[in-house]
Amino acid sequence: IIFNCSYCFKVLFYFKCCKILTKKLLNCSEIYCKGPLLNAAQNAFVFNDSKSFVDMKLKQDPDAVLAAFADLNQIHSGQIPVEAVKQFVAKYFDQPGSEFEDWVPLDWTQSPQFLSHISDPQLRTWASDLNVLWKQLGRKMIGDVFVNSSRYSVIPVKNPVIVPGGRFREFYYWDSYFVIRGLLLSEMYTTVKGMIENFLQIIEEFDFIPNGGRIYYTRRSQPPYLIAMVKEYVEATGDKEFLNLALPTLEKEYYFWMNHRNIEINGHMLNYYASDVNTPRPESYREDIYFKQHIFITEDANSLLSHVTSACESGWDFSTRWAGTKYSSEIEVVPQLLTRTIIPVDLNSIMAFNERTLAEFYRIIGNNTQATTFYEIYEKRAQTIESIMWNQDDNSYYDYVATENSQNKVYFASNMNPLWTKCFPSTVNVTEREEHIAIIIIYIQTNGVLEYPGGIPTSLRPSGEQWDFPNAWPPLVLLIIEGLATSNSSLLQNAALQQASKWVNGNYKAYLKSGFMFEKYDVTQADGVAGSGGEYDVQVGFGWTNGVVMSLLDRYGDTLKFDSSTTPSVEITSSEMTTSSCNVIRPITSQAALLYFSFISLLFCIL
Ligand SMILES: OC[C@H]1O[C@H](O[C@H]2O[C@H](CO)[C@@H](O)[C@H](O)[C@H]2O)[C@H](O)[C@@H](O)[C@@H]1O
Repeated sequence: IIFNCSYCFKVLFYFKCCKILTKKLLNCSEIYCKGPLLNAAQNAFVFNDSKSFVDMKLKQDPDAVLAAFADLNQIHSGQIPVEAVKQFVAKYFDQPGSEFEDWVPLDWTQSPQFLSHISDPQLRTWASDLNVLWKQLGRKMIGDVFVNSSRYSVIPVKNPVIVPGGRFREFYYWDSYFVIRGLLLSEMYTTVKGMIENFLQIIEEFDFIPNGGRIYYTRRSQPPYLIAMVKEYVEATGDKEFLNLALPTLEKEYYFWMNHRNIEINGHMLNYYASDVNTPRPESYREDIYFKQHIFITEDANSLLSHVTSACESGWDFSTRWAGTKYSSEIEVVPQLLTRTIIPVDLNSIMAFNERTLAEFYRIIGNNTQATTFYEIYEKRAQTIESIMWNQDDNSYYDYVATENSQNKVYFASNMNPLWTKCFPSTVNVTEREEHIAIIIIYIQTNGVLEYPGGIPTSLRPSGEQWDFPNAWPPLVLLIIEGLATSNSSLLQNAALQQASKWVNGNYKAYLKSGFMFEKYDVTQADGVAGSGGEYDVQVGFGWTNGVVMSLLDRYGDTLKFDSSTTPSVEITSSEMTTSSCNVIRPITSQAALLYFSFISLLFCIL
């Protein structure tokens, strides 16, 4: 009886959430996504960070707030003074972050198994601190979000999530894969399952997963890592029943990319990042207005902002990568963006991984017809990547520029993504494949990208954008290290270990100095220095950074040692740590939590 009731609650809750999402899409866009109020508030510099305004909660329903704003506009004949806009925002909006309540993950444990495999005592203590950080990065929505959803920009999801941290108060799509890698090592299986269920619920509603958990992110996606998340979860838990339930929705997301982000190149079907939204991003409103006014050379001036939103869809916002072969270091990067003309090697390598993994999933649940179909699709993609993106002379994969019918022969960390997905066509025999992988190291060594003291650079161009030199990003570093480590070449395996040691030590030294885990780091510094550049200050927390370090400590825990040679003198202990957006943690017993959840479920059913 208990099982059936809880199942009914879940189903009803799910439909309730879907209804809320639809209502929300209809109601909230005039304030959070476009319109005169958004324009006035952003131009009044209510906050330095444009994202803060669109994360605020409305104190009244949108219609009432819009009517009040129309009155104000009329009083001032369309020229509302800055002070009056600020007063209006103070009167009608609550502070950002008011959609969440304190939450301690019920499946959090003090001593997950993986800690005991870390032999260095200092690194082990640090890993234990990182395990504690999940409690600070956990977010649960308050009940009012589901009742008065149009007063919030957050997308209501039924299960709590782990967020990146700092200004990133909501879930992010591709960040969640790297977060989940860490959560599984922390044995937080229920949290992971809940996060994946949220994504499945969202796909049912939107057809795809938005960039992040806000209404203003719903017109673009991010690198499609959901299938990889499910693979990690199923491998860690053996929960095949969940796989059965999830598969149709995973396929639905796959076809979103195949139907809305597809492009034909020389008779081959490939994918690219292609949001068609050509209006300012609400969370970076002022920045986009500025970019529009500073178009210098782009050939596609009328659609500049769609290249900007497409760059956000790639997760690399921003990078000279998306200016393609025409990049000029003489002028600003963003007005040069031509993202929608570029066929990214990493996206296609991930899509190949997804096709092969869907084939594996179908085999696991005993649907051999579908398994064969997806395996054939995968093979075709692997051959296409090989023929279009592999460059035999340079020993590297490259992005392909559709408008020029040629590769963009420039180093980006993404060129190495196929090492991780191993999306090599089966026509290449095993020895050739290993040679193929091994010669990539020649390319990497020629560029010197493994020699930097602080990690592997995203690019070699110091453009001032955050996805360029000298920044190294945790997700890219992990995928390269794992790509090298899982090859059969001892040369590459050694390179992987060296890079892991460098990265872990750098992150740890930064943590000792500051007490923080950063979203990105500077490769030119040996002793752990945060990265910089781009349109917002470097953020701390940080979801994917913690997940990546945990993954590396898990892989190399018996070998890695803390290298104290450049240790900073001032040490901050974890008890002194704070993060800019962390919640106060109040322990609750699991029984109390169970009662609470049952009560909330019942309330929603009644409503
Ligand atoms: O507000 C500016 C941009 O911020 C996000 O991008 C960056 O942070 C994300 C969360 O860690 C990460 O997924 C992304 O790769 C980063 O570049 C956001 O995703 C952008 O859409 C947004 O415009």
